[in-house]
Amino acid sequence: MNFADRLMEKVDEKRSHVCVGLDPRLDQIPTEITDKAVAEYGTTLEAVYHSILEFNQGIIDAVADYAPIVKPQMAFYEQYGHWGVKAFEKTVAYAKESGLLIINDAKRNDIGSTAQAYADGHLGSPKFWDEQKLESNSDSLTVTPYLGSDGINPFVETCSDYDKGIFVLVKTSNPSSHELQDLESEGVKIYEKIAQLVSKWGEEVIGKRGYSAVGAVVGATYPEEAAKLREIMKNSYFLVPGYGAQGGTAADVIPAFNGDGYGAIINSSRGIIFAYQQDRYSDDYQEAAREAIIEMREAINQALAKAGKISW
Ligand SMILES: O=c1ccn([C@@H]2O[C@H](COP(=O)(O)O)[C@@H](O)[C@H]2O)c(=O)[nH]1
Repeated sequence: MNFADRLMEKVDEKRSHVCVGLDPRLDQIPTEITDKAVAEYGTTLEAVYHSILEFNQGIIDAVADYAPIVKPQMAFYEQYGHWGVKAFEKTVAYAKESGLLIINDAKRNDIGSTAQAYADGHLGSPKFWDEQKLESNSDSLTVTPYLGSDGINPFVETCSDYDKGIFVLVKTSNPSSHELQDLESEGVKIYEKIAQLVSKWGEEVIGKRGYSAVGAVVGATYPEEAAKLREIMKNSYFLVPGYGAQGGTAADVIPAFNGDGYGAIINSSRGIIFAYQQDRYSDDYQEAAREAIIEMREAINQALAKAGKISW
């Protein structure tokens, strides 16, 4: 089944447009977890691995009933070398077993032939001499459009072959995103030009419900731009980071949705996984994550209903 159809099925099942970002900052993981790992493995990378995995599994258990999808940010894993990559792989496998879809936020791309290797490794199946198959558990990947079509085509083909998805960086949530993305050429902003390309790249991988396996990253911190982009990329699912910790609100993310009440998946990482550090939530990290995701889910669903964009 096409990635967008799979995502929408999960969105309907959980009645939720929330994506939980799994960005495990070691110094914010509860000390009961890290102390236990250090007692057993010392101050080693193996202790880092066990800390991250136990924390992530606890978060996944807490949010699985309320989230269709999770987004581990590769940087927080890769920084610890092979122990970090192992923590990433085990986290992804656990999320999958828990019935969640996965966005691998690794922001990859390169020239076409190298992009193919990224696509094989992160979404498809890399070829090697063993009969055994190595298939990625990630359902989707974030990619940069900077190299143009020959960098994107291998990903789109892999999405088609393996029913996977990509989210192309279009208008990112960070304060300096305007430095390049808002530049104008022939009266069109760069992010608008990328959006036109995203729409074109996705034409051949549109699912039964009208959405493409080629999606776009559009920050919650830029609602006016999101409204313009929604018009350009009518068939693309938006991954919307920037909710909560970066200042984005439920009202800010509504322009990212289509009139049908679908088309956007809203990410919060720190706001959910480290909610236990905020006074208004429980001191227990799992209970706090559950409280935060329920609150976010309700805020978005209510804002959608208020805007007449009714998903259910
Ligand atoms: O434009 C972008 C693209 C990606 N991100 C990533 O999303 C999360 C946001 O984390 P919060 O804690 O909810 O702020 C993080 O992994 C970023 O690398 C983004 O923020 N903006």
